[in-house]
Amino acid sequence: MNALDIQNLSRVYKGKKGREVQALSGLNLTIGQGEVFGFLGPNGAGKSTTIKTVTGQIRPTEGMAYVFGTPVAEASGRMRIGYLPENPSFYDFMTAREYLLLVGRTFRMPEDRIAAETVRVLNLLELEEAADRPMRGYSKGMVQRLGLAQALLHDPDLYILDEPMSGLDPLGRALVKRVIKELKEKGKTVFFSTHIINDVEVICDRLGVINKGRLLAVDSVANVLERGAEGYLIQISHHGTTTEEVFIPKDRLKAFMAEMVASDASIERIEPMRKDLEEFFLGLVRGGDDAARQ
Ligand SMILES: Nc1ncnc2c1ncn2[C@@H]1O[C@H](COP(=O)(O)OP(=O)(O)OP(=O)(O)O)[C@@H](O)[C@H]1O
Repeated sequence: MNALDIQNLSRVYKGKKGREVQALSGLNLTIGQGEVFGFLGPNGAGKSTTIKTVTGQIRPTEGMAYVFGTPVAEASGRMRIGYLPENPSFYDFMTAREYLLLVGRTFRMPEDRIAAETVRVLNLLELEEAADRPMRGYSKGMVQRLGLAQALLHDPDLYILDEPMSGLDPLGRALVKRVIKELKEKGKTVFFSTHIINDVEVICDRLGVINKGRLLAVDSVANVLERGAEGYLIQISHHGTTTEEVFIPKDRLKAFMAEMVASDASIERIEPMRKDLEEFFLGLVRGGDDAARQ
């Protein structure tokens, strides 16, 4: 059974002067259990609309989303999700501990479990020192980390995170990446949106690229990087004296190696030259990389 199953999801908003905005067009996507999936797209691509729809906050104009086989329209499906909204904000007169108590009760957790899980998630997100201070004194990064802490509180199996790295400094970003990696190690599923392409390369199994409400590509990160491999920059030396650098295209590598074995030259260094994820992403979004589309 898939953790998340998105079937033919579309969403139209009524914009200014009754103009319709097609924010999402026929999105189909399945996320397997235990996967970390990065959902990439430029501003206005439809990422938040997708996330709000699959967490049951807004209704799709068409299509369905299922969480572990249960429609998100049903509360029992939504209860299995840990959700971090884009730009979370809280009642700022409350302390983090009070707020987490509220969240725990919403998920009908027993009080002793709420207390224990509160300690766990505050420690994990390095917020224990601030636990009993009103949130009005929190920095932007602390609010963002508390947003993730509340998504973790009821220990769900699926995490849907809208821009989890946003507003964080490099330390905060590293911490959130570590938390996502730990969730994966525990067999949890994570679906998160981002603009930050390098975060996808480091922590995701697969990625999807969305633009103008349409899914342009879905692939494993490994495949994207492999497909982007264009060739190798190889430094060779002759008799250990003269060196030269040659560029060998990917499909010529085997033949080149055979030639090297037969010759008296030796290889000093091999450096893969590849398109990175950023180029892949930009190529798709600009419509310039038709070959990579599905
Ligand atoms: N409530 C709304 N009413 C009208 N149009 C909307 C509404 N919410 C979003 N849109 C439009 O739908 C499209 C998709 O927006 P969405 O917020 O899903 O994009 P996004 O990929 O999350 O963007 P960002 O990265 O900037 O948050 C955009 O054209 C946006 O202007």
